[in-house]
Amino acid sequence: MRTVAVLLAGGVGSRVGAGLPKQLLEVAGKPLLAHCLATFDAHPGIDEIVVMMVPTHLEAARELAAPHAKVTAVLPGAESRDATTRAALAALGDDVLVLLHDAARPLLDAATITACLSALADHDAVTVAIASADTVITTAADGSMDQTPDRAGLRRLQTPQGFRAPVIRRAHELALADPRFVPTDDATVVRRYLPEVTVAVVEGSERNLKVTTALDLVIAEQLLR
Ligand SMILES: Nc1ccn([C@@H]2O[C@H](COP(=O)(O)OP(=O)(O)OP(=O)(O)O)[C@@H](O)[C@H]2O)c(=O)n1
Ligand SMILES: C[C@](O)(CO)[C@H](O)COP(=O)(O)O
Repeated sequence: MRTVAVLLAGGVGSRVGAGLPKQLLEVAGKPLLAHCLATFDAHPGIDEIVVMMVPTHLEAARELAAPHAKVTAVLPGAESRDATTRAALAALGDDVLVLLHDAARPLLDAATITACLSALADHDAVTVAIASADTVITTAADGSMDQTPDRAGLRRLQTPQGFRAPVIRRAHELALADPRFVPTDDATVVRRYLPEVTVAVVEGSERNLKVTTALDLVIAEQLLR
């Protein structure tokens, strides 16, 4: 069975607001996407890398991918993260383990990839997650404080998230038919539509941050130097 890393780089980075998709912005001397490519290319458990790039910047992604022998395709992303995931899954076979990773997380380390692959030996699905260092609340309809869920049972999701390809493909097919739900990650799609599937949880790291705002670029730069 082949293991394919999919780098989700189909977003425009509106919250960073740089005028360039954030995955092409440089931290510590190279674009976020290039950091991710290097990490997956160097990992012995990864056979293949597929890059899903915002359609307006496919050529830039191809240039960054060129030095990496494991990259087999650079394909156009779609209008939403879940649509980009579906486009990637459509390009993969069935006898595949797929790791879906945000190209906006340039600080992923090899140990986390290894832990995900180990979990996939026993499970059909895995996500990386970390505990919250803050107390978390829910808010009421008027914006005021409502509940304070027990933090012991709360985790913040990160990527990569790994799956046997037929499992994540089936879950996304079911999600697509459900207009009530707009997923923001893939493990949640599996839990919601294939509740019989156990999603293993691998410990992540605060370092594996998602560059979402301009401040995250500053933090990533410091951490990578
Ligand atoms: N249509 C999309 C939207 C997002 N992503 C990817 O999913 C990851 C997480 O998404 P997010 O941080 O929301 O990225 P953007 O959509 O680019 O950010 P924003 O919402 O600020 O525009 C990113 O690596 C992003 O490139 C994607 O592949 N295709
Ligand atoms: C997939 C993800 O990074 C897990 O934390 C997150 O759900 C992406 O959310 P975004 O709003 O699309 O950045």
